[in-house]
Amino acid sequence: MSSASTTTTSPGDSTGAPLHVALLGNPNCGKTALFNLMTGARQKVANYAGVTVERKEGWFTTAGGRRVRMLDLPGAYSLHAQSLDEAVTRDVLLGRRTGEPLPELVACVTDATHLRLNLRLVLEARNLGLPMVLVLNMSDMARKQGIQIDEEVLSRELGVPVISTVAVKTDGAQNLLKWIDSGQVKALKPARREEPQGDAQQRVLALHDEVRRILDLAVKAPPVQLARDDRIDAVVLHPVWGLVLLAALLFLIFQAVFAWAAVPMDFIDATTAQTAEWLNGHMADGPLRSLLADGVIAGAGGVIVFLPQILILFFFILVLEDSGYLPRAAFLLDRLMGTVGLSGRSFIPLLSSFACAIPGVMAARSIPSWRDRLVTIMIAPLMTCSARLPVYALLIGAFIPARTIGGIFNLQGLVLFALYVAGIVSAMAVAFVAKRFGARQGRAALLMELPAYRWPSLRSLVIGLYERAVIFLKRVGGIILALTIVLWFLSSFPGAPDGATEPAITYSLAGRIGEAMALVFAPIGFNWQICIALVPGMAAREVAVSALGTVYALSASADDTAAQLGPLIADQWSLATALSLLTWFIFAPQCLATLATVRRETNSWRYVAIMAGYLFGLAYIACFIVYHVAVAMGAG
Ligand SMILES: Nc1nc2c(ncn2[C@@H]2O[C@H](COP(=O)(O)OP(=O)(O)OP(=O)(O)O)[C@@H](O)[C@H]2O)c(=O)[nH]1
Ligand SMILES: [Mg+2]
Repeated sequence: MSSASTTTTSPGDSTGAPLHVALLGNPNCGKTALFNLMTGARQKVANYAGVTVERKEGWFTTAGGRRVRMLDLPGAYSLHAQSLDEAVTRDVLLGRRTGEPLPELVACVTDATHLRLNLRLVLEARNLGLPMVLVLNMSDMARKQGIQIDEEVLSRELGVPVISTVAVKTDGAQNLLKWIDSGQVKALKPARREEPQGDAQQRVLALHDEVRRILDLAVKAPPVQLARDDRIDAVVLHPVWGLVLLAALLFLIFQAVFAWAAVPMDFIDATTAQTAEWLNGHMADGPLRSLLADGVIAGAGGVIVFLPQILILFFFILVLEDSGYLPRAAFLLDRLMGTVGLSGRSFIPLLSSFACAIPGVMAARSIPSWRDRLVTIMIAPLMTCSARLPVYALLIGAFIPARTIGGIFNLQGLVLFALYVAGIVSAMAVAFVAKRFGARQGRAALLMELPAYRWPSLRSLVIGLYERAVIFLKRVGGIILALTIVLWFLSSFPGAPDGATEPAITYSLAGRIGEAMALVFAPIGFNWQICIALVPGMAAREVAVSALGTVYALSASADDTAAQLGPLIADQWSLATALSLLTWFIFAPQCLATLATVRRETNSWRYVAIMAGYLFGLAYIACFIVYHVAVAMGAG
């Protein structure tokens, strides 16, 4: 390769503007790994304007002094966009995203062990007419599996340079860096532009044929890998065993959420209790101490304790995602979801809703049929979002004994599992009813690429969990803390009149609001403290926990403020009330951010009203039944 001693001022020289490189590739081919390897810590992560798709940009200077700006595009199987991610990628490459300059070089990253799948995107990208190189990533795996790729032939057939990399090795991007330094970027003519012919199906078939032709010429592979994946799929995608496996997996996950989190949670609990005690010992009694101890620590501190459980849940989700299992679960559920009038396409949006309904509602864009999309949006809030986990965990911890049943099952984990299942079953029931309204459309079978199985990488797991933790802590430090402080003010002022006998909070503004609401909610067993907590819980559901913490801290007499919320409510509420509140949060109609997103996605207030109305109705009816059945059974 030639050295980088040329000093013209074309793009990418140290003297000129940085070379603008975009990484394009199928999901899971190692783009982000390559991006991280090359840019190191020099990156900026944001969202593309108006969507929740992540935009990752980084920059670096090569050994030869070339400055490079690198964009890590969302993974795409095709430039004929099916999903929101793919649409963003396509728009960037077509220069249709305002403020996003057209890349000067498209580095088309492929998984060398799955060229048959990956080359289709390469062929599509070639038609963009942008300068392009083909990056054969995972070349270590390919070698290990005995896949021989003739890079020269591949390059000749595709008409683009071919470079191999190993994104998980420290010096794995050397070939690409050297190539950039060689200055050949400049000499690279925009790749061939071939007008595709025929209708969509003919084009896909032609693409298949072209991929096969090139592979026959350039690649020799032993048929091992496919056989292994096929053997795994024989079980995982089996109509009966596959579902059994999926149910068992989910069940295990919820068990682990309780079983593994106990130690770190106790530690956080002890730390917050000590801090509150320290404050009480070192500060004079007064509004400031109350704000810190009853507002900040009892409130926001009470939410932080759920961080371990959230991380455990996401640990499993990330492992399932990284291993290639999740798309298979979608495939598996396609038929099942067909019985309630949905398709497997709804699976990914609904699955995202377990983190938060907002990305779920937005991901529903990838559903081509408007009716299916609308139903998916409508039931997305019934999937238990991670913001509800703290509420569930608090109530379960307080009311359900940590008993082992059948020798192995943790009762608390069982109840949590049941709550998640209740959400899913309600969602399916609502979808089934929704199917009765509106004409039935023909069902398009789910055609999707199943990625190869892979051992999840520790690195991406750690990064993924770190990102979740940051998101959660930002919420605690941001909206949750802010609302808790507002609630503290509402609950502290006006103060009690002289000679008052009740705790001061009963005379406060919040106390009065709570009492007024209790008229509506008493039939389902909610006291005025719960009613107060429901109001700020509309902005973020976890706030229901911090609000309860603050309300009870303020209701308590001075000497037991340090008591933990769990034992406190266990003492003051009946089991029927706790069960009713748990039921309330299965439906939990009150999330303003979700409603705002639904308004934006459907462009209609009508659907917002329908959603809020039906969720509230369901919640109230279900709670009424649960409460009264529980009371009748002696749990009142
Ligand atoms: N052995 C090996 N593993 C790799 C290589 N490159 C990436 N991986 C692993 O492959 C997995 C997927 O890599 P990512 O970088 O997340 O893939 P991506 O293309 O960014 O995926 P999306 O963002 O979903 O489109 C990770 O577990 C990586 O550690 C490689 O060259 N060799
Ligand atoms: Mg990525």
